[in-house]
Amino acid sequence: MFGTLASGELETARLRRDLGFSCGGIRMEGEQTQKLVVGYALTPKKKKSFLQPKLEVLARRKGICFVPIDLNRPLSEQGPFDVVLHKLLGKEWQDVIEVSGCLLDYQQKHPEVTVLDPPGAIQRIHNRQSMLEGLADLNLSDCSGSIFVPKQMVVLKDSASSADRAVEAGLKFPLVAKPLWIDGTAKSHQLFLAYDRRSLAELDPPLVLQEFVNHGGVMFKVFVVGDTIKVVRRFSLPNISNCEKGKVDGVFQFPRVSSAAASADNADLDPSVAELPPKPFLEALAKELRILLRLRLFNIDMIREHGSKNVFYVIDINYFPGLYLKLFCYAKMPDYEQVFVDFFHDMAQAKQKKRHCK
Ligand SMILES: Nc1ncnc2c1ncn2[C@@H]1O[C@H](COP(=O)(O)OP(=O)(O)OP(=O)(O)O)[C@@H](O)[C@H]1O
Ligand SMILES: O=P(O)(O)O[C@H]1[C@H](OP(=O)(O)O)[C@@H](OP(=O)(O)O)[C@@H](O)[C@@H](O)[C@@H]1OP(=O)(O)O
Ligand SMILES: [Mg+2]
Ligand SMILES: [Mg+2]
Repeated sequence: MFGTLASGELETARLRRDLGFSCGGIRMEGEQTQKLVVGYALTPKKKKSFLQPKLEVLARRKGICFVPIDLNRPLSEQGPFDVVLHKLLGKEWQDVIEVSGCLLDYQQKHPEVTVLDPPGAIQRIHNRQSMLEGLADLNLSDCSGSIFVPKQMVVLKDSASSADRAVEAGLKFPLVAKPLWIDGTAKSHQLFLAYDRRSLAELDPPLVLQEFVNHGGVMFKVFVVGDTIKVVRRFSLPNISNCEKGKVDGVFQFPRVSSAAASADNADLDPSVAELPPKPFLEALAKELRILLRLRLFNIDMIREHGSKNVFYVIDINYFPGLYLKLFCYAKMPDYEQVFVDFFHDMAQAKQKKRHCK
């Protein structure tokens, strides 16, 4: 199918490949004609962890290439792209929204380009209140499990008076205090456990106060990439006994217990705690969530209510989450490179089909 390259050409092609000219004209053996151009706007950290050599090599073989988007130039002058993949934070993210012009206009003018994902949909999960709205109403009635969100309320100011409101709202201590806004900073992932009313005054609003749900110290991270889902176990906080609730007061900062370095997949755990959520249940949940959230790249953190068979709580949703931990050469989402390549490949095929049908 591919013409043979003379040794000089092969050398050049190798060089071009090594130098990153993955969208160049010469094809390496096993590579396909270019089918999909993914323009990306990612934070440097995200670029490093996501665009791993393995991903680029697998993608190139399928004719998928990744091209950086220059944030200082109008999108319409760049490309053409088939996909715009973005995860930016803080000021850069604001610019995308404000010059929303930029992304929204672009999409209107170029409906053939897939934006992963719509900025408005991402914004919804940057706020820990709107993030979980509508989840408890999902239609999962025929499934082998049920889904809830912990009871929670927002504190915008004056955390001292929030104690009365928390009690009025029927929230039971201890409460997890989480920064309301997720903006990619370490601070927005700084959580506290408040054992009593008085301790709430020590917290900095805006935040959400969420009931702590006992779950046996194990949580499930469910990764969703289009139609594919992968689930892994992570360690979490241990149960809080009634005795502890009665004895302890004050506010404590959470350790980052659920960080990837503490994967619980190979640990010797109580099976009733560690058993993964049923697959059909996760599939139905992911399907409903894709529609509700209007997102294709996200993960959910789920916990199983301690002592229950399959009563789950969703406690967190992350947009285009960390997939690979460079420091430990460890894939947080197993096989993420292949999953993403398949995801983009399916997209390319769907586009091609559409073109042929016109
Ligand atoms: N309501 C809750 N009940 C019990 N444990 C909780 C609750 N909320 C959070 N946790 C624990 O705290 C951890 C961090 O909480 P959460 O996932 O909401 O924070 P985050 O900063 O958004 O985390 P991530 O790094 O996944 O984005 C959870 O993984 C879980 O171990
Ligand atoms: O940086 P890490 O690899 O830890 O990934 C974290 C990711 O940061 P990144 O998108 O910059 O990678 C975070 O995104 P923001 O909420 O801050 O936008 C969030 O998704 C965390 O859940 C991820 O940690 P994990 O839950 O997987 O441990
Ligand atoms: Mg989380
Ligand atoms: Mg989160």
